[in-house]
Amino acid sequence: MTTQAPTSDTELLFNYIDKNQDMFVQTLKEWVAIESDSSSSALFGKVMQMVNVTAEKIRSLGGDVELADIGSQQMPDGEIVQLPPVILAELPKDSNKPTLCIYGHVDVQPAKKEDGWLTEPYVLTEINGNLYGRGATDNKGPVLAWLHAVEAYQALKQDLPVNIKFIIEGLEEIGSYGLDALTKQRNDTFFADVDYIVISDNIWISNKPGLTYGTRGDCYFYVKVSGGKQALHSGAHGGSLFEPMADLIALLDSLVDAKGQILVPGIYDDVAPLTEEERKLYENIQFDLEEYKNNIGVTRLIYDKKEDVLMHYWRYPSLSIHGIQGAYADPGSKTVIPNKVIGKFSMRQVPNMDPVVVEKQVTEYLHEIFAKRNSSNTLKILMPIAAKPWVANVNDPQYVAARRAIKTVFGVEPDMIREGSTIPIAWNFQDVTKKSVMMLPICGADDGEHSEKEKISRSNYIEGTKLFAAFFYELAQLR
Ligand SMILES: C[C@H](N)C(=O)N[C@@H](Cc1c[nH]cn1)C(=O)O
Ligand SMILES: [Zn+2]
Ligand SMILES: [Zn+2]
Repeated sequence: MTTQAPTSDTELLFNYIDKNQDMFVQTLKEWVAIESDSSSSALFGKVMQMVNVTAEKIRSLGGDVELADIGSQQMPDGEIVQLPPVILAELPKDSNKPTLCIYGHVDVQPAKKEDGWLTEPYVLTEINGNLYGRGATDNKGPVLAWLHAVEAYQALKQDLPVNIKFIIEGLEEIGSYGLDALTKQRNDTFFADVDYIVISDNIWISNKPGLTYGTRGDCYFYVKVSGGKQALHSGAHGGSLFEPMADLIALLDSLVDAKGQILVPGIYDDVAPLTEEERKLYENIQFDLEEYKNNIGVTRLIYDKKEDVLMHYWRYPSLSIHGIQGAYADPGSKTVIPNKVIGKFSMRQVPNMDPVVVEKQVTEYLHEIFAKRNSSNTLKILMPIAAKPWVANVNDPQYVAARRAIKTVFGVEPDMIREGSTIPIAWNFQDVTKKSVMMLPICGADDGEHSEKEKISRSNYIEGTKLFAAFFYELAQLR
């Protein structure tokens, strides 16, 4: 904690943030307690509750909040559901200042204690300076850090150097349904006076702060194999049946080899070629393979060189199998033949891949594999999420402001990094609004997003709040 007497407005802000850190952690605890898991529409009520709590917090900062209706959506199971609204908010405006639009999300991935959590997933628990809980790092902590940075200016009666708008949604984890259409609809109104769009929804790749200029996209697939009318006894019926689960496993097994190579014909055709200039970029990135393996708990990776590992996270596609719905997954030995199973996998996309082409390639390939099995079952393939990869212009002025703010708070120049995961709306924001989009992460490389060890460190949460406060200042200095 800073104990020296403050000497400037910035130090006053940092002092305020340090002194109020317990209160900021308490608010994060209250937010984590809301199980705003967007993975199933049955839980949209909790997402809605979380959206309302966020809206109330923005109102308490003097924000004018609209809960924008984004209509309904047919979910992968066929059900049509009303979607939780998106927060479009604005703090009081001064036309002489630049306008920053902050995007974030308050929905989370599913979490159950029995997945292997050491703490209750929805009870924020501090252990050795780390705050464990679902949503702590992805993305409730960073959203609150933005709000607390604003709060610090207001509490000290310091003039906010920039105008601030917020777009906060509750469906990011399932592909940001409705947000692209809303962006198009509000391009000439809400977005008209926006100068910069900033997102803090990703992680550093080491203990050194990073500044992110690219993300991969994502095509998420459901592969549904259906057989008879009901599940059957495997002793009474196994032997002469085409079993849906066996078909599905064969289909999933045909997608990717043991070296991570995607086996779908044509999938690498559109991947941007690697230039010598780009290849050199990876050499200077701080990324310790041993530390990385240790963080994620594995003994060996497919690649031994740092550069290859980074490239396979950032600039090559990857395919991951996530689960099988309808398969028997509980402890114990049930001898059943499931009659309907849905395999779920996703492919991370990179420039210059196109989700429309990917969908065609994957669908045709899986139908070919299935046809060769000559099974009596039926196959249906859906692609409910299609998010494009995003790459920014690093010479954009926002990046200058962010670098300066990072230097102020952390005393170092950031690593310029890309992100292997996806923020579905990033590409759309850039494409539709033509505004500058930047990602300014505050979360640690070992934060375990989506895992049963999700956390944010107290230090990243609090220093990240300072970073955002310093970023407001630096952004205004650009003029
Ligand atoms: C990076 C961000 N915090 C995140 O976790 N995004 C999700 C979005 C997504 C993509 N497909 C389905 N959801 C992710 O990258 O998994
Ligand atoms: Zn996120
Ligand atoms: Zn996430």
